[in-house]
Amino acid sequence: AESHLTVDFYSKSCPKFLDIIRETITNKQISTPTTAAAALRLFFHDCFPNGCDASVLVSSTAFNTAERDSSINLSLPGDGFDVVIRAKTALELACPNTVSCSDIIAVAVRDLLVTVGGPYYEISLGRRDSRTSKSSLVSDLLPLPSMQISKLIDQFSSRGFSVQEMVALSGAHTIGFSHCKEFTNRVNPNNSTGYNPRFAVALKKACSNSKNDPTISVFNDVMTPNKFDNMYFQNIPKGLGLLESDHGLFSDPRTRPFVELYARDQSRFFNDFAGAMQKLSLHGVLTGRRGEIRRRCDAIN
Ligand code: HEM
Ligand SMILES: [Ca+2]
Ligand SMILES: [Ca+2]
Repeated sequence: AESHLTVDFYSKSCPKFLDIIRETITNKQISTPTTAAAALRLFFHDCFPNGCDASVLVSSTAFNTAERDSSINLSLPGDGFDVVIRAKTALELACPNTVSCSDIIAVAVRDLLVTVGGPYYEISLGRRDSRTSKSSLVSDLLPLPSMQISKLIDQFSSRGFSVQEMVALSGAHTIGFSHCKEFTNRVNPNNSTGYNPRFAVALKKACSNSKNDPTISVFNDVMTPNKFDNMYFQNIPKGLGLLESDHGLFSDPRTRPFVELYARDQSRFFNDFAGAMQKLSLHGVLTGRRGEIRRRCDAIN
């Protein structure tokens, strides 16, 4: 299907496509700096289970519980959805019924990553949007921090991603947040979970009230939380990886060499991350007569 995608897909039908997205994401990122991480995770949760088809953007109705209401997606931040909706609104004014929500999110994420220091890569266009979104179909298809590295490797390889690509993509955790419940089971300093002891104490303190306030969250990358860089990989060997799955990449001999490689060579990380993001952005896309151009990103036509 990817062969139908082209970088100049909208050059005649919507020549301002790239400009409109860039303006939207710039304004949004300046007013709400968490947007880049929010949109990146949203894109991963769209593409990885069932293809980059904007199925994750659809709202539930009285007749259908959509993907975004599956338990793993409930923590997807509103600002990721919002930046796509804003771009769609502007694009519908400029070129009605032309641009898919799945193309908007792919380009918005690419451009947002550049604003926080990440690498640029080309995005081919012409994706179409799903006509369905079912909560029940995604729950087992996304990774959890509690999964063993073998399980994560299987999950990625069953979608065509190598171990190296999985490690490179995990470098996305160089930005953004995690809620306390995603890692507090690790924070007990009595069991040897690989945390730097002072980091464990700090996390325990930060999350001490999280039972009462489940919105409390912590930076994924304590050193440079808002900058897209290779610090995530430098942190992990020091016991500063936040999630069990982050730390696990260093414990397992299959993934550890790539953590070490990316920790010492940021340009290798950027190169491999960009390549893996391009691959992710082609995963399971709908083209030609399949799918539809949604009028609203949150509802099937
Ligand atoms: C390798 C397996 C992975 C696991 C187990 C995992 C798990 C998680 C968890 C539990 C969170 C915290 C969510 C919250 O509390 O709100 C998170 C955040 C995040 N994840 Fe992952 N993730 C994985 C891979 C990826 C990949 C491949 C990407 C993108 C390419 C990604 C992008 C992000 C981003 C950007 C955030 C921060 C979101 C924000 O700040 O709003 N993750 N991840
Ligand atoms: Ca999808
Ligand atoms: Ca960082």
